[in-house]
Amino acid sequence: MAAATNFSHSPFISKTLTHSLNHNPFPKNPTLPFKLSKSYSLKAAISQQNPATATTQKTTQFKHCFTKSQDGFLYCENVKVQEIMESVEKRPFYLYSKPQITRNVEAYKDALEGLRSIIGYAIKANNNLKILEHLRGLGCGAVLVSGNELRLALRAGFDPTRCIFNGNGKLLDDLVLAAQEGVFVNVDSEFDLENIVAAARIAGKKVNVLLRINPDVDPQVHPYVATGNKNSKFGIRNEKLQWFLDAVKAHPNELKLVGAHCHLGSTITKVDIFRDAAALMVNYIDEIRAQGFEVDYLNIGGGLGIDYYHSGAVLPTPRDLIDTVRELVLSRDLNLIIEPGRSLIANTCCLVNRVTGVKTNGTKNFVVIDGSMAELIRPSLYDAYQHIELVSPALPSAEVSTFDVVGPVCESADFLGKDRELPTPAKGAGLVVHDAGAYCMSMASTYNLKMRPPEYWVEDGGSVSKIRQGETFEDHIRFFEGL
Ligand SMILES: Cc1ncc(COP(=O)(O)O)c(C=O)c1O
Ligand SMILES: N[C@@H](CCCC[NH3+])C(=O)O
Repeated sequence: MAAATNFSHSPFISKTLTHSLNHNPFPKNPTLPFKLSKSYSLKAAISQQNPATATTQKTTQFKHCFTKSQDGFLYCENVKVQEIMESVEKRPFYLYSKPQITRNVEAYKDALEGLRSIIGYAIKANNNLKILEHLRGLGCGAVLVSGNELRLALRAGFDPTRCIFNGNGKLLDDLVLAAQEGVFVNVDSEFDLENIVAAARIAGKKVNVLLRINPDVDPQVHPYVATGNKNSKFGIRNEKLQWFLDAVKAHPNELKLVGAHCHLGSTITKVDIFRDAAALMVNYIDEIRAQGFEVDYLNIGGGLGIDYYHSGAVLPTPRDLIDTVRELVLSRDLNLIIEPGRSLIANTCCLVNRVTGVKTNGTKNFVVIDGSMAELIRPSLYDAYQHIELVSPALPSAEVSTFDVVGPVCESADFLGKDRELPTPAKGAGLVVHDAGAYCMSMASTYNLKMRPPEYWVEDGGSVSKIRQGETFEDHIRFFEGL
């Protein structure tokens, strides 16, 4: 149940916020080159697509659910953010739009019509339990990278047979849980395969596995969020594929090979990149099938970018992405698994902050806010841009200047935005960092003992509920009790 918070003075807000193998049973020579029996060309594979059936729509994707009224107030759906600020604890908080989460999922579901598919929501993007329950209710599966993400997915009610366990360092105990629950497991390396076999034996269950093949496709994104190029720590090189196929064949009681997986990277803004990868992957699937494996799943991971700049840029939509791979998937009668995180959740949320004060050092102006790199690290970590604006109109006398928007954390990397043109805000003014739904709260820390913030969402109909308690100083002290 959502915690009850009194928003009685707001006309918009309702009162109810509402296990090791001693011998090595695996085939030797893991670097044996994998040879494709058919001559293979990427161009030819791509041309199997029928451009006439690809209904690519170039539309501005993922509309913003935070809008400014003509009189300069920021709204989340139909609720004034200023009013929410006045009604909740005085600290930074995350504010989500539940209807926008629904709209984002529906966009993927519409795009996937006519295909057998699983939308595997990447829990690492945002692990709020209420949000997970909502995504599960909308029909999503889940993509997991740790045992705790798996436990949380189970707690949120996700069907384990629609969950996929990824990762280059999966632990044996977590793999045992995955095997017990019937979760798909992506094989990332020789040692990972050994562990999956061991887990299957402990659980007494055969594990459905996909091979995570590194397609060596450049996703044209920040190097820290590229996952499918040749220097990546993730996945297996195609030269080693035959070794993995032989290893699976050697373990018929433990492993069932059901598909192939690749993941290209995150913030991808060109769908051609997905088409190139899908073309490579269906050729691998052809070759795997030619060896007698009944593989049915193509898991093409790689996340769409969003309009972080709020520039109105035309970026690929879920439909653009799915249409790009549709014919390839249909031509092999495959189930398609996708693994979106950011594009499902990023644009549904703002980090709401208060201005502590404004200062200048003679060369730069600073707006100092109560939020920081502790709550939202993407600008510090990737030099990422996230749009910033005030929640209410500034005084008519407020001078417009260029500011760095910084937090109170004792690090020069503690900035939320650099060189932003803003009307000089008053002390206490509300200031939001947009598109904070993905990789913000889930990457938040308690550095400088800034405790992780509470989270709220605006529900369908406009009521506002707390969906996560903010951490407190007492929570920190509790770690030391009884020691
Ligand atoms: C294996 C895997 N799946 C899913 C995702 C989610 O990607 P995104 O948030 O870009 O949609 C990631 C993140 O890059 C990933 O590494
Ligand atoms: N944490 C990254 C995305 C990483 C995706 C995981 N492979 C971000 O904030 O954009």
